[in-house]
Formats: sequence, structure tokens, C-alpha cells
Amino acid sequence: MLDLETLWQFIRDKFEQDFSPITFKTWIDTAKPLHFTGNIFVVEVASDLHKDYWEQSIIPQVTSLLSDTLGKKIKVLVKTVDEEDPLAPQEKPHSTEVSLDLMGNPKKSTPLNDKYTFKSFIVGKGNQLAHAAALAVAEEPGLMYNPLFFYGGVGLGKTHLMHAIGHQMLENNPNARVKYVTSESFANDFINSIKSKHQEEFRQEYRNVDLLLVDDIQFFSDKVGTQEEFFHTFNALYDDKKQIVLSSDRLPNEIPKLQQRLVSRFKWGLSVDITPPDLETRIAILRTKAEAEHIIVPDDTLSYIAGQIDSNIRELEGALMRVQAYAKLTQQPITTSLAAEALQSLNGAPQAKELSIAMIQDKVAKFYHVSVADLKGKKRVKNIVLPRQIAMYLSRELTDASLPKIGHEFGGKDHTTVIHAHEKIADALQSDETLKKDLATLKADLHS
Ligand SMILES: Nc1ncnc2c1ncn2[C@@H]1O[C@H](COP(=O)(O)OP(=O)(O)OP(=O)(O)O)[C@@H](O)[C@H]1O
Repeated sequence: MLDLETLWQFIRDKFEQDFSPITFKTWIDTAKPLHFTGNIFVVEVASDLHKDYWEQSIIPQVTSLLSDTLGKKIKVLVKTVDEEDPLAPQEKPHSTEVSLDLMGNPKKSTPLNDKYTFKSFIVGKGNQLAHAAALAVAEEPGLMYNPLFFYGGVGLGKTHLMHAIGHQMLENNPNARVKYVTSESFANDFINSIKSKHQEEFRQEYRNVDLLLVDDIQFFSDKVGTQEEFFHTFNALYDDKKQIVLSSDRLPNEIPKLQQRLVSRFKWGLSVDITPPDLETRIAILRTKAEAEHIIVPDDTLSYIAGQIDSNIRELEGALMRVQAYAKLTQQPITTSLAAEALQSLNGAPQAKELSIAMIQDKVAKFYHVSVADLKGKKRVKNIVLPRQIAMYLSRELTDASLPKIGHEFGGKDHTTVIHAHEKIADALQSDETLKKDLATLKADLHS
């Protein structure tokens, strides 16, 4: 009888031939065969998202591969690591045939950054799901997750993934029409089209695409006309089963003044967050970057740099470039002590990012006669809630820390709490003169 391992190896070999390395690694390498009993083959996959993808795309292929090879009808089931073994099965239906509808007009040139590909994207815990979802829509646009919505802090790879989807889709189908814009460019294009009376061209441009990527849609808040137009663009593309990918620093329902009908549409597909990378991933990102730029950096130095910056990959890469520049300037090889010097002297003030949240908490606590522990705690009484929100507001305004990082520094609160606090204080500042004065004093104190 065919043993499980041989069977799995057979499947792996087949997919290794057919799939790109990255696809293979994402969907097959992360899966594990559990049983092959009678004519039922059960596979365990890493997450719900992997399961969706298997059901949609891989199961049909495995089923026909096994059925053809073994000469009998085989049923393939997947379960996630968290689910019970389905061998007392309720069989799930899955759609079988997948067809891409991407043919059509010639490709329009689109400004995708060549460096932002799946190949150059390092997958770690914080971005694993986002990466898998991105790959899924690149391979089966318009079918599984529409729209796909990325959210998360600054500099964590949302734009990179969006471009990667575009590149991958073009690689799969060079005729695909891919359009990447920031929400601001969308708004500008729209306004210009009204001014120049070229609205029809604007519509053609945005509605005749196979993939529309709109970055940073939090900047849609307040732009009523643009939201209206985007609503129609969205509907036209969606009805046509064209893929839409959006990104924002927060969830749709947390974007102030975003029309409810857009919020609800944005939730139709899949929203995935990207959280800051762990140390291991940061080191891997730096190593790849150093290799790409032909910079020779010892391992311990990479770890040192990765240890200095923990919440923003753009800054992490910036730190590496600063170290390289410093080494060139002083004509020394890159070592850990040189990196330490470079990051201190070229960074101006001593590394104060983490410190400054602590400093803000300290000053705010003193100013309002509460304790730092109260700021980090959960008490909901007014004389603590206000200083807590002020401290969060200042942390967001005065440091580069990401929302999750600020939440973490305030006793492990969710990043949405930070957004809420920031909005509350920003709103109150419009009318509350005492608050304005207090904040001015606090800021002056913090900067002295
Ligand atoms: N996982 C990763 N692997 C390799 N490079 C990455 C990764 N994540 C981010 N980067 C790099 O970090 C930099 C910042 O990423 P990106 O611009 O995509 O962030 P973002 O989330 O869109 O930020 P913003 O909110 O400012 O738009 C880019 O140079 C990108 O290539």
C-alpha cells in the first residue's frame, strides 16, 4: 500500500515543477499530510487563509493528480492546525474550475517599483497572512478576496506587497492592465478631470483595468466628492470581477469620515493586518537588503542594527544605509562598533524613540498628578482617561513609533485605542482652550 510519505513526496515533486518557488513555499511547504485512508486524503494547513486557498485552488489539482495517478476517485480534505481532524467528515464543497478573465486590451504602463516584488519580500510572523493573501490575489485576481485590504503601521511593507501583486500579475499575464495609485493621486486625477472636463477619460482609465491598487486610503477621509467617485469606480470593477487591493494605516471603519457604504464594501473581501516584524525577520530583511546593495556586513552587526529599530522597516533600511555611508566616509569596514557610532552620530540625538514614549508618559503623569502606571493601566475614571489619551496623542505626534508600538507601551493596548485617543484629543483641541494651553506647555517641556 502507498504510504503517506511517498504520496506526499510525489505531490510535492509535482508542484515543485509546476509552481514558482515562492508559490510552492507558501502553499505546499507549509502544509502537512495527515492521513490517507480509503480514498480520503487529509492535509493540515497553517491558517484559515491557507485553507481557503487550498480549497479554491490546490485541492482541485491534487484531486485530479491523485485520481488520475491512482486510477480511483480520491477526495482531498484540508484542516487548519486549530481544527479537529475531519475524518469523521462533513465534506466541504469547493469550487473546482478556476478561470482567469484577464485578456483584453494592451497593458498600460504603470509605475511599479521594480524592487518591490514577492521575491524581495521577507516573510515573517507579522506579515505572513498579508503575504499569502497577496499571493492568492495575484494568482487568482477577482476571485477570492475582493477587495483585499491591507492595514498596519507605517513602513511595514503594505506598498511593497501591493506592487508585488502587480508585478506577479503581469508576469502571469503580460496583457493584464494594472494600475497603482495613492489615494491622493486618485483624488487629484479626479479633480483635474472635472476641471479639464475629461471625466469620461478619467472613468475609462480607472474602470478598464484588471487590477486597481489604491494605497493609503485613509487620506480619503474628508474628500466627499472623491469618495463618491471611488464608490462608482469600486462598483464597476467589482461587478466586472476585477481585483481591487487597498491599503490604509487602519481598518476601514476606523477611517474618520469614510462613507458607510464604502466601509461596508471594503469589508466584503478580506482585511489583513501587518504587524511589526520580530527580530529574526528584521535581521533577514537587513541581510537581504545588504546583499542586494552589495554591502558587506558581519552577522553580529546586522543583529545589532536590527536590535536598534523595531517598528518600521523603512527606518531599518535607512539605518543600514546610514551605517554604509558612515563607513565610506570614514573609510573603515563595517563593524558593530562602527554601526553604533554611525547610528548615534548620524542620527543626531541619541536614539530616543523608545525613550520618548516613556518621557512623554512621565511628563504627562507629572503634569496631571497621576502615576505612569495609571496611564498604562485600565482604569476608566475621567481624571486618568484624559491624561492617558493626551499621552497617546503626544506619542503619536512626537515620535515615529507605530500605532501598535504605542499601544504596547501603554500596557498592551490595541492600536485602535491609540487611534481613538488621538482622534478624541485632536477633536477636543478644536474648541478646548485649556487643553490647548496644557498641550503647548507639555510640548515645550518635552522639547526643552
Ligand atoms: N517583509 C519585507 N521584506 C523586505 N522589505 C520590506 C518588507 N517590508 C517592508 N519592506 C521594505 O520597507 C520599506 C517600507 O515599506 P512600504 O513602503 O511597503 O511600507 P508601507 O507599509 O506601505 O508604509 P506607509 O504606511 O508609509 O505607506 C520598503 O523599502 C520595503 O521594500
